Amino acid sequence: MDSERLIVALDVPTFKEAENLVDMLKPLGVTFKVGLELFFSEGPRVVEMIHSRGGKVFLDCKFHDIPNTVAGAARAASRMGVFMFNIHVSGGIEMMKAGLEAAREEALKTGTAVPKILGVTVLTSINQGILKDEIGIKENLEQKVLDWAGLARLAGLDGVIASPKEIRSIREQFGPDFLIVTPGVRPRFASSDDQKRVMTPEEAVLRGADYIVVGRPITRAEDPVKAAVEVIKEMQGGV
Ligand SMILES: O=C(O)c1cc(=O)[nH]c(=O)n1[C@@H]1O[C@H](COP(=O)(O)O)[C@@H](O)[C@H]1O
Repeated sequence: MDSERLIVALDVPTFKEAENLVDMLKPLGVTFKVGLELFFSEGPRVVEMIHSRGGKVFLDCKFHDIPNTVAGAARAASRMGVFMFNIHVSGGIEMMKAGLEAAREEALKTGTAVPKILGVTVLTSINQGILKDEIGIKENLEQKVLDWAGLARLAGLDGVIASPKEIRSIREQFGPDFLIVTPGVRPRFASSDDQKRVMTPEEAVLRGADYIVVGRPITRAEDPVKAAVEVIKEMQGGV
């Protein structure tokens, strides 16, 4: 089990905190996720800081807008040389394709590697009740995730973000080459916080996740290195 398959979510508000975490965790070989909080607080220089230390970045800004705007954002993400970024599947095929094509063109132009593009399905903080009563989607949650994974595939994306609960059915339906990135993962020592569809790292890996995303159980631990090592050990139990 490769430790780069652990993506640590750097959900902190300052460059300094992010830098400290990267300095501590980079020697373990993990991948880093820069999400809305950190990117809106500190901008692209955080991505540059991680790259300058040889780290890989999943830029998690969950694009969801008209195709032209998403294409522009995807071009910028590609220019930054990120390893991976994501787009909401619920924005539709035209939007996903616009992002994908723009990212590819920009990578060709700038000579950077084409980023992996993942479709966000149903967020892991959402359960069947919220999906139905608040968002108004009456379908079974797992079926909705599968339908949206199908749309992401049709648009040509590399894979999807989905909770551990849906990994098995996505893998069965879309085969071994479709990437599955799984947040909502909680090691045995941690609480589930606001995540609703959770599993342990071992279970997620056993079910076929390519990458797991873990934030607070590592970044808010008294000893983040010890916590990350523990998560990697739990992942290895699932190989
Ligand atoms: O796209 C994501 O990364 C994502 C999708 C999703 O459905 N659920 C989800 O939790 N995430 C992200 O994964 C991370 C999980 O963080 P923790 O709950 O602290 O482990 C956060 O940065 C979320 O923004």
